[in-house]
Amino acid sequence: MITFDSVTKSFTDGTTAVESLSLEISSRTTTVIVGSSGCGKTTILRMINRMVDATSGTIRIDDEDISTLNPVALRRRIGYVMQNSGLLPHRTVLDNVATVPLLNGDTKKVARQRARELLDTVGLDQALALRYPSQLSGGQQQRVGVARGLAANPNILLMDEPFGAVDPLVRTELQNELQRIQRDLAKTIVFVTHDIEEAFQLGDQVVILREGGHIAQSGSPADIMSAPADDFVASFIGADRAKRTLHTRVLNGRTVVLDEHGTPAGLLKEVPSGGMDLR
Ligand SMILES: Nc1ncnc2c1ncn2[C@@H]1O[C@H](COP(=O)(O)OP(=O)(O)OP(=O)(O)O)[C@@H](O)[C@H]1O
Repeated sequence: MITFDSVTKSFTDGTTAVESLSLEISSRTTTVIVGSSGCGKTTILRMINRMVDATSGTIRIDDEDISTLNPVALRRRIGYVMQNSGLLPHRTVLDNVATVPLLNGDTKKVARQRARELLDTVGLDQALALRYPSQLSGGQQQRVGVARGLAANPNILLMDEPFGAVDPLVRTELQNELQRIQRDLAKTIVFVTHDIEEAFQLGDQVVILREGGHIAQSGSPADIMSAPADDFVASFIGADRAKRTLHTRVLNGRTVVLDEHGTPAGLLKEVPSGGMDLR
């Protein structure tokens, strides 16, 4: 569990990016932080691995106050995937991924073996292992970025708009792939996006932010869609439109949610509380 307790981040120029944020992020689930540009998403993410230090308040990982930990050691045990993949241009795909286990003390041979396994995990052909990042498509580069994020076998994976720069089809593929990986690995994923549809597709928990890192609403996609907290949330999620256009149909015993074009938007599945959850 990652816990933010009244966390504020003010930069030296006086900008308060995040003000008094309290938030619990459950382990082994995907939490998506979503909001408009500049509302503090990246700052929140970067405070978790201390790329940015909080000005006040406490962040805990499994009850450990992270301000007491060595930032470099902390960063090594938390995976980080960013929008432009962050790959080293002069290293092969394999070495980009192997760098992480090497830094953590594995031998070159073991690190490369681990890197090859990770290429399989993210669905990349081994034939690409010896290429350089510029010789890959944007979608392939992002897969390498995810492989690198997973390379230290971290419990926590931070993802900052990782699929923001690829075309919609590839983006859908990458989202599906991430869901498959998450079903297998069950990491604590904190995912930042400005795209509410991506948030609803990927998040077990979705946190909708206003300016200044203030939480407008947090909950499961089904909770938020069925009961937007206020007009801000309703307009952010396009709830009025969704209410008009989303409908359900039972197919092969499963309740499928269809959008206005009749395209499946998700599955309703029963959750232990007795409610329904949109997947
Ligand atoms: N190093 C910095 N110095 C001063 N202000 C900063 C710094 N980094 C971020 N900010 C400001 O803090 C606020 C939040 O920025 P942040 O990058 O967290 O937002 P974001 O929601 O991730 O935005 P985007 O979706 O555009 O990436 C913005 O007003 C931004 O200008």
